[in-house]
Amino acid sequence: MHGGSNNSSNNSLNSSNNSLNGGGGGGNNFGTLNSRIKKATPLPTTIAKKNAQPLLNAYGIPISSGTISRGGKNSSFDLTDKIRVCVRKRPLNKNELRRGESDITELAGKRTLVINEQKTKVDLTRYIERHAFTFDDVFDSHVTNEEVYKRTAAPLVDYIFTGGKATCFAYGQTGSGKTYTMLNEKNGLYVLAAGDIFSMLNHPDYVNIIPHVSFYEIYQGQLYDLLNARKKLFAREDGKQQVCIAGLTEYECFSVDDLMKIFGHGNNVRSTGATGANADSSRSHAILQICLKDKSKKMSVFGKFSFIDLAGSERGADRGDADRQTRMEGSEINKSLLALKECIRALDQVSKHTPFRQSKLTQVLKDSFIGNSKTCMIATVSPNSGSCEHTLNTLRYADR
Ligand SMILES: Nc1ncnc2c1ncn2[C@@H]1O[C@H](COP(=O)(O)OP(=O)(O)OP(=O)(O)O)[C@@H](O)[C@H]1O
Repeated sequence: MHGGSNNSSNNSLNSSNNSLNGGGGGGNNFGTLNSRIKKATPLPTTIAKKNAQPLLNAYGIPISSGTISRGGKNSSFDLTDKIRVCVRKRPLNKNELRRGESDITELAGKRTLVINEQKTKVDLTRYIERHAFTFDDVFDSHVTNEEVYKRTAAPLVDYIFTGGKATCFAYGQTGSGKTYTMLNEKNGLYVLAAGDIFSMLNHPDYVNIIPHVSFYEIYQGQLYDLLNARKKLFAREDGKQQVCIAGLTEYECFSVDDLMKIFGHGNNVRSTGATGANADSSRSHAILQICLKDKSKKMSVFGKFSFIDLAGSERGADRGDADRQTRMEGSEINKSLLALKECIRALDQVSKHTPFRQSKLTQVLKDSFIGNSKTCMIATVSPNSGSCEHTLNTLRYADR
């Protein structure tokens, strides 16, 4: 599909300087990419706002303001909501089981998660303090990524085909399942969403829509291009207050396979930490974006989906005894997660002022918080007793 668009002057992945298969540019080796995948001309990344279209799904069918179809009968994403906050608990892992740790998390109904905190009185008698949190949805440890997708990101795929900006965040403690949920190469939300996006693009109405993929990370308030050897990037606001990331690499992408190859490359760059900085990916925020551009309108942005695997939330508390580098990382993570919470609160309260300038993370995601945007936050928690404090912090953060 969209094969006709491939003969433009963009830089092919398989040729010349900007080839990902060798040479300059990214200078990377990640196997032979499909020759159709092309590096798009670096953009001034203007964010189009020609999206005041009626809420129709990919097939021109109006999307009702109530529960919508794509998620099937289990979907409860109401597209009149700007934001949806869900919680997912992972199963106890082998180490936790070996240590004899118990599962202190308990689902109470469909939307409430209870934490049974083990406490000891001054007279050494033990007791359980129960903390209940209610969210838009709660996913138990046996729930699959496919089910999580149906109840979180799937309705947002419809939304980006109406010209909207959709964002899914995974927030939580290191090891709680953020990457497993969002950026898992087998069935992370981005793979499942891509499946739906590419099948919607088969419809003749979307013959002019070309998906462009970018993948970058934010580490210590600095942007790094994961599709171009972690080149430093700079975000700027243009005269129309639209935030552009100058020189961000984007690839045109025509199938889920294409997307997975591009992602696999970026993920490899991320985990190997080409510059030596940030050896630990849990200390950076990773942002994968699928941007639908309309070639009949000078490649203006039609819709956009951002998948964000946030840095481990407990990293924001790295202080005290930690070395200087770790403390600086901690304070930057803390700043960005607090700014994110403020922006989400503003979105939730339909506030006129969104404090997106408070951190690099919220600055580059400005269009996720204003205008025609919908956001889904998935807070991931570890169920073991040893993670109780972090789990409570995660749930308090996500609690609205
Ligand atoms: N829902 C789940 N079901 C089964 N296994 C899971 C689930 N969630 C996470 N895991 C497993 O738990 C481990 C940690 O998960 P993951 O790497 O996604 O954590 P994370 O929150 O992204 O951590 P980090 O911040 O270090 O990147 C992985 O081995 C993953 O496969």
